[in-house]
Amino acid sequence: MVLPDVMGCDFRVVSLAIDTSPESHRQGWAPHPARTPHTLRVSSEVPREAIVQLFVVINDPQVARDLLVTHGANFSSRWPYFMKNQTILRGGGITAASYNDTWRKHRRIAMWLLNSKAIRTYAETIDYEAHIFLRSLYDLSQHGKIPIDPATYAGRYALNNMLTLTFGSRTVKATDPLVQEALRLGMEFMRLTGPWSNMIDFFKILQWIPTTMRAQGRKLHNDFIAVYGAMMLRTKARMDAGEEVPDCLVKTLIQCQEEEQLTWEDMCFIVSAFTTGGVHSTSGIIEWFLALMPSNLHVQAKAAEELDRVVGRDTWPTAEDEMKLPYCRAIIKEVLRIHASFWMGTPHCSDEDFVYRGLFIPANSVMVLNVYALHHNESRYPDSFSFNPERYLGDELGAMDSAKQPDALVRDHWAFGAGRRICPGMEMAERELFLAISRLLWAFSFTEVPGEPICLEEYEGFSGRTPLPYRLTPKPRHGMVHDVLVEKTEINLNDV
Ligand code: HEM
Repeated sequence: MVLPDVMGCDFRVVSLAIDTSPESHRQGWAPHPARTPHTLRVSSEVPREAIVQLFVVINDPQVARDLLVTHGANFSSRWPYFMKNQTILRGGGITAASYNDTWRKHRRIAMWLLNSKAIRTYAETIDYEAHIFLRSLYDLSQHGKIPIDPATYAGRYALNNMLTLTFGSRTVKATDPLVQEALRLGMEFMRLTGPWSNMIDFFKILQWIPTTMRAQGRKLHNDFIAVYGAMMLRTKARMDAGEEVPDCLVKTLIQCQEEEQLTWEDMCFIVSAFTTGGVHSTSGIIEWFLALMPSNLHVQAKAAEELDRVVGRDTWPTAEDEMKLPYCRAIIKEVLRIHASFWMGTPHCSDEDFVYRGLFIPANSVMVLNVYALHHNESRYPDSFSFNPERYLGDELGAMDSAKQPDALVRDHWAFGAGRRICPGMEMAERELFLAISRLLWAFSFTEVPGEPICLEEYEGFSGRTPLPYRLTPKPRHGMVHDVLVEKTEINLNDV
């Protein structure tokens, strides 16, 4: 697709899928007019000097692996989106950094907190938060008698996990002013980096004139530093006062600040990467899971059978049960496939000119992973628009190991991206999803509220990842639910 030159902006989109039909050999890489976007081939007929900005859309698992993994040394940078990367994050927060030594350092530090061994040490925290999450739904629904909107509670579950991991503390009430402010910044970030910011990203003239959007982006940059800085200072004050602060990101950053030569701004944006990156995507997947359940009673019944058989009713699933519950694991993978948080991934960018299967990809091309096309590839996922956890039975790998497989066609899904920029929080996210979802299935059966159908097609405005607001009724499945749930009440663990 070649877009016309409008206000000094000229960019071209090529859509990349391997097509082995004889016709493709006859026609070279020319786009085929009769095909849907995910089977378009590439036009290499555009003269190089005419290209201001090339977008390469990757629609095929093998191409994704070839370019983003095998040739990851060249395809792991980020394009400097004006609003997100230049104005708000200014190359920080790991996600906005170019593929350079600063990114390597920041990602290495994040991995100290997000590697498998570290995640095992958060077992108690996630366990506790999952308990409080379910208890809230139970209490709020008056033990299954009235319908509830689960969004706030799913959000709070993911938020408290991230607050503990980041600041060594949680929030008992979502009314803590700083936490409220951090959540507001997350929403503002999504608003300013959503579809409307594309205008300012692509029409350079808008970047030079003082628009409201540009002013809001600059303000958000400063607000991030003010709010996350204040939260870091609270943790530092506790450390300075000799309090035993649990191992957490802020403690790690403060301890290694000098050795790693981190600026205060670096630290604020690494912290923001955990609290913005790690909250909305995880809670969004839980919200989609709950939205899907009332219309998939057979899935609930199968999961309940597995849980009753493997775990029993006297106790509920723990992290150790994960591999013994293949159907529950399959449900989680299927939700990640059918409602991936980022349908166009987080675009990568190429550093140098590259020739791939005869196609010339110049340096600074934006590489877009078309997760929507990958997740609706009919040969990999037959009947791809159906929610069908069975397709994952027999898949015993977690998302990280699955992504490492040499054969891209057998990877579970692409919800966490690909290559060197793949989501560093995916193991943490999977652990959170397993504990919340397996316990929700153990404790409740979910039904729709008569006259209030749950929309499974549309996404909520700004976030672009969560469902439209809905209510459902969580009915306790058996008598032991009450006994297990009331065992724990909310306690104040060093409330932030
Ligand atoms: C269901 C939950 C999650 C989903 C679906 C998700 C998805 C993604 C995706 C698609 C990317 C871009 C990957 C790429 O460029 O190829 C990404 C990057 C990132 N994610 Fe996640 N994520 C989730 C949870 C988390 C959590 C829990 C954390 C932190 C604790 C986190 C931290 C990050 C960071 C820091 C990056 C930037 C990586 C880089 O640019 O090097 N994410 N995530």
